[in-house]
Amino acid sequence: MSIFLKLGWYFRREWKLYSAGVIGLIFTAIIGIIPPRVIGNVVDGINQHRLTARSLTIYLVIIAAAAVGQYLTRFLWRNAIWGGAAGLERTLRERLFWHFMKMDATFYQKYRTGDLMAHATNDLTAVERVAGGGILQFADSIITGGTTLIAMMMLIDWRLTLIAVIPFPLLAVASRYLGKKIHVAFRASQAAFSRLNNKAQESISGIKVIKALGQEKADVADFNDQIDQTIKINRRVNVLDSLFDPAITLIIAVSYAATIILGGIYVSDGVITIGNLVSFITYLGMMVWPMFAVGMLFNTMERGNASYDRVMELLNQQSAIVDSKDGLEQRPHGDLRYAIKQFNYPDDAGTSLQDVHFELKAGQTLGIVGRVGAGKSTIMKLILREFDNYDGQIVYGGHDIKRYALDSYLPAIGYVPQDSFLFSNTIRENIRFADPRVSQETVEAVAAKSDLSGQIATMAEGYDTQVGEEGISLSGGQRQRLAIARALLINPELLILDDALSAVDAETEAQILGNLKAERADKTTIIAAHRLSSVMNADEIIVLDAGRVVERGNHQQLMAQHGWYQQMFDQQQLETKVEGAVQ
Ligand SMILES: Nc1ncnc2c1ncn2[C@@H]1O[C@H](COP(=O)(O)OP(=O)(O)OP(=O)(O)O)[C@@H](O)[C@H]1O
Repeated sequence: MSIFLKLGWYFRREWKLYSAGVIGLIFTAIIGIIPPRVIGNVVDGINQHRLTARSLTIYLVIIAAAAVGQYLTRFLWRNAIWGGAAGLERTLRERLFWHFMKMDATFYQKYRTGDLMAHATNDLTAVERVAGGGILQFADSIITGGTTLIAMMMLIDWRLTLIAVIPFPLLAVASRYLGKKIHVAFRASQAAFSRLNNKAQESISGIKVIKALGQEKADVADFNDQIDQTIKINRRVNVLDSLFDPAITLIIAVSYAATIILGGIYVSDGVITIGNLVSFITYLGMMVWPMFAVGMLFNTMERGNASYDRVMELLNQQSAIVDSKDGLEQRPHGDLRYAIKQFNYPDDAGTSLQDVHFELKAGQTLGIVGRVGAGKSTIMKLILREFDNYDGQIVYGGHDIKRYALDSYLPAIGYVPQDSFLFSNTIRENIRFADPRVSQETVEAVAAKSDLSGQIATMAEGYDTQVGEEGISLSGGQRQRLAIARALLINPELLILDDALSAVDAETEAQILGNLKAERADKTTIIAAHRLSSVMNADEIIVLDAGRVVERGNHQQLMAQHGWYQQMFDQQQLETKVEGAVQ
């Protein structure tokens, strides 16, 4: 029953809908009492040779009217209860999706995509069943079952009713015992489904890597293993499910036997008529469905309960990034002062950034270089407010970045990672993703700045070319340029290129950087790169090693320091010359 309490907030909110549903069910049950009673009267009429054509017509009209009445009341409750269930599913889905949107990077590190998808599909469906089928089973077992029992007692004989219901408490015992077991088993089964979903999602996303490394067989074996485990766990739920129905059939069979024995004695003793016994047996038949409903109710409730707890566990996860209610609702603009004493990733003992300081005037460009894993992207992640748990301060436009409302702060930043995600849509819609209302001219202007126009012109469908999962595959360099165009569309105060030019050739890179310099005179840019030519024109360049700044200055100053930067620059220049000579 606890799931009904847990969903109390929803039933209270939708009380009108559910009241209409319950009223519909009550009337359906009351009308349902009429036909068996009428049939009993007909049997008695035949038995006692007093059935006339007129009375038979009246009986038939009553039965037909009852059928029409039940049609209407059934429509009423079905519409109300299924509508309520769909509303709950919608409410929870919206809440969950919005929650996903608000969650921070740590959450996405902890929960895998397949797992989150399983929560958003299977678990929500199980909860929705409580508000639909569950409510119906609950109301049906009580209303239809209760009304029929009352009819049996009042209209036929209370002693016969008592004998018929003696085996019923066994059902409650069985339901309680099996219900608990189903709760545990179903939770395990949903967790197994999450793992399977995750495995499928990872394998499909990583199919190129799997094939390139010839791991198809190993991956299929791994997948089969997961299927076997999931089926094994699901079989336990099925076994528990299967124990319910035969138990109900057994209980009903005992009831029938007791009724026929005692009912037969009562008829021969003249306590009740044969018509009464026929009505009673028809009523007993009407108890079969409410009894099954009780069994199904426990099942639905335990499944819904297990799934609701899983969904709530997700919804109760708090994002470490707090969007202050009275946050500054203004676009940051001006100088950027970055002063981080220390930063560690959550659940990671190692220090990722240590004493990283820099100051950028509006319109300046910072270059960040260093070995793989030196901490370049980590610097950007803190500016992007993916993590707030650092020792230090980042001030942008005179305010600590934590003071800004996220909705005002983040849209001022254009972030382009090395590998951007493209949506299954046209090139045009991917470029104007941040603002689908902008004109074709604006889209073309940013495509020109990111040196993508020429490439689009060669495509048969131009800006209408579909990309992403349902369209063509763009090359790494084209993807990067599209992502830069997408970021430029919002004319960001701060543009962050995180190794975002790694897949374009040096000439295109120079062209794009030249465009950016010309177009973004008063806007700030941060470029992290492995190719030092990307940053050589920056106002300041910092060289990172193991999360610390080990060299800093502009290109000339760094070359004069004869450190890592100078060695790396000379090496890369030599490589470029050799490549040029080979070509
Ligand atoms: N989410 C994370 N959780 C824990 N550690 C992380 C996380 N992301 C990065 N790290 C670690 O932080 C360090 C710096 O990583 P970062 O991605 O900032 O390096 P990078 O200089 O950008 O590397 P690359 O040149 O390969 O892009 C690495 O040791 C990395 O393993």
